[in-house]
Amino acid sequence: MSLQERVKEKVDCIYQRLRTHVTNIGSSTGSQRHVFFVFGASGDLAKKKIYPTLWWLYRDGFIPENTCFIGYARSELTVEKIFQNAAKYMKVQDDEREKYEQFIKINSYVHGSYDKAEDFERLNKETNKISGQATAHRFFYLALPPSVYGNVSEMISKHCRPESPGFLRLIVEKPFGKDLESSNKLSEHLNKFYSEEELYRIDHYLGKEMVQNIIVLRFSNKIFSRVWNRDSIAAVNIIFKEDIGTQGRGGYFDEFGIIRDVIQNHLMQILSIVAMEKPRSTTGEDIRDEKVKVLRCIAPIKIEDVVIGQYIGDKDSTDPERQKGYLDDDGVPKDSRTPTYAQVVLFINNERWDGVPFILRAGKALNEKKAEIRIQFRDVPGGMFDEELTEHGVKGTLARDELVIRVQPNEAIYLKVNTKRPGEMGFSIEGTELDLTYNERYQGVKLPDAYERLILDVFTGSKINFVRSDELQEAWRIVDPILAEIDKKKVPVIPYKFGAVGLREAFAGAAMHGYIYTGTYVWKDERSGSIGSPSQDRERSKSFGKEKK
Ligand SMILES: NC(=O)C1=CN([C@@H]2O[C@H](COP(=O)(O)OP(=O)(O)OC[C@H]3O[C@@H](n4cnc5c(N)ncnc54)[C@H](OP(=O)(O)O)[C@@H]3O)[C@@H](O)[C@H]2O)C=CC1
Ligand SMILES: O=C1O[C@H](COP(=O)(O)O)[C@@H](O)[C@H](O)[C@H]1O
Repeated sequence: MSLQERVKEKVDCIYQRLRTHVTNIGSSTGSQRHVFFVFGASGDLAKKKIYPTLWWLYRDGFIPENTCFIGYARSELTVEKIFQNAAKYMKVQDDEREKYEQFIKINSYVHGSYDKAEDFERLNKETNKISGQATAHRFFYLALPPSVYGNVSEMISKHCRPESPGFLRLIVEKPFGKDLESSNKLSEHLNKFYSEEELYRIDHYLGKEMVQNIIVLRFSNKIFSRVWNRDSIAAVNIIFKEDIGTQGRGGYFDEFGIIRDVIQNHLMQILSIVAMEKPRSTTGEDIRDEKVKVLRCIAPIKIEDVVIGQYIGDKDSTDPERQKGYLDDDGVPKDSRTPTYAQVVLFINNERWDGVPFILRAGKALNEKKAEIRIQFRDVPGGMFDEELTEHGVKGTLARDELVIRVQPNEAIYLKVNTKRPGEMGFSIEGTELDLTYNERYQGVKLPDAYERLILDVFTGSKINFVRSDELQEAWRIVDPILAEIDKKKVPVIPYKFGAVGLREAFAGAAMHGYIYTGTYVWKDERSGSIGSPSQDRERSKSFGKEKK
């Protein structure tokens, strides 16, 4: 049996067990029913992610028996309209049509306000009627703008709780607040109406295959445990890039900006898993305890460690979308300074990481869609190969090893190493990769979408991949001061063209902190000094080291 077949067989077997487990939830208590609510059913997230995910879980047999779905929003919609809007994201195959129709039939829609008691009382009555059971377990997904979380969560708790023994789970989308203060307020508010056990704060990056893989990679391989620290690692770079702009979501985005939208949550979550100590076990509480501990060791970001930018349209592009800058998006004020690109550098003040820069970089409207973690190792001491042709054909600059975990697209783990240039006499050195690209190695193995894993976790009651309130508080504490500085216009907003690789100033900042860029991109414009080649970066990082001392 080939490796692929073996992996597939194991995965299928695990899925079968999970399927049996999920579909039987509640069956020991007779015909226990479940109701899954989508609040904000008319919205973007609901159409692109939540409804498609519910369909895929249903199609694959991961929805408990006797479940029904109820959409809720203010718009006067119908189930038919919701499914029309979401059609292009559903990916229904011809032979799945019948099942898809069955799925649509167990959906309903109720419209009403987000703050009136009578609307929620009506929703409760409708729910009892639709599910036929006042004790049905209820799952509420808030696919809503954060501005309405407060009212909606209160109304649900007051008017839509199931009767005992039914339980309730409330799934809250990020951003959880706008800053430390509003996040704490939201937490206090939620704590008034819900127990921590009932709350599921979703960060969909925690549902991604390669993010989940970090824990296994780090703690099940002896080869990494010895080097995973300041003695061997020079810098850690966590990168998020999108090749689309705000695409009409500017109204929402402008209130938040890229630090709140991506860095405070997705990238900070990744950082905490990359940097945490080994948890006692794989249970949710042990893992989250370690994540919080490491976040507590991070000081708030300093103004000198931040670079922000905002995209402008590329007038030379033939694509009308790329011709539009951020300020052209509907709902964005013409004088907005909201960053669509940011780089922040963090330091973890503990024995393992002292002095190692964690460079978090995120941007919209760039040249590609990509999320990856780059663990860059220190230079090899001794200079034994100084006379050999090494990095990029330059004598005496041995490329650093780098472990890259590509979260998306095309999941991969590869280790950049130096090898003897094949076939050559002597010791000429060539950079290469030890490459585990998933779609080559594990052909035919399906990697579920992040939302599939997370909604499945909600059904099974697993909280490993959800954010605890203390994690949230720590993440806000770290970014809060810099957000205030940005709001006070203390940080310059650097324009970049739609489709750019990134901001040159950000790359220079990373180099100053010791990260050596080993890619091949050469900056064309001369806006801010020259970086872009490994040898130049090496010089910068060396001089930075001297300045620091
Ligand atoms: N869209 C995405 O790709 C992602 C979104 N998220 C998060 O998910 C949540 C929902 O996002 P998204 O679906 O894009 O949001 P939308 O702007 O599409 O809002 C969802 C629904 O909420 C209602 N709504 C919108 N604005 C207001 C308002 N000012 N006051 C009251 N109700 C309003 C509307 O429904 P109606 O008018 O019918 O009541 C709308 O259909 C957000 O917290 C977002 O951060 C997270 C990851 C990705
Ligand atoms: O949470 C968010 O994530 C998306 C990107 O998600 P991905 O899974 O496609 O990487 C981002 O577009 C959005 O602005 C942000 O709110």
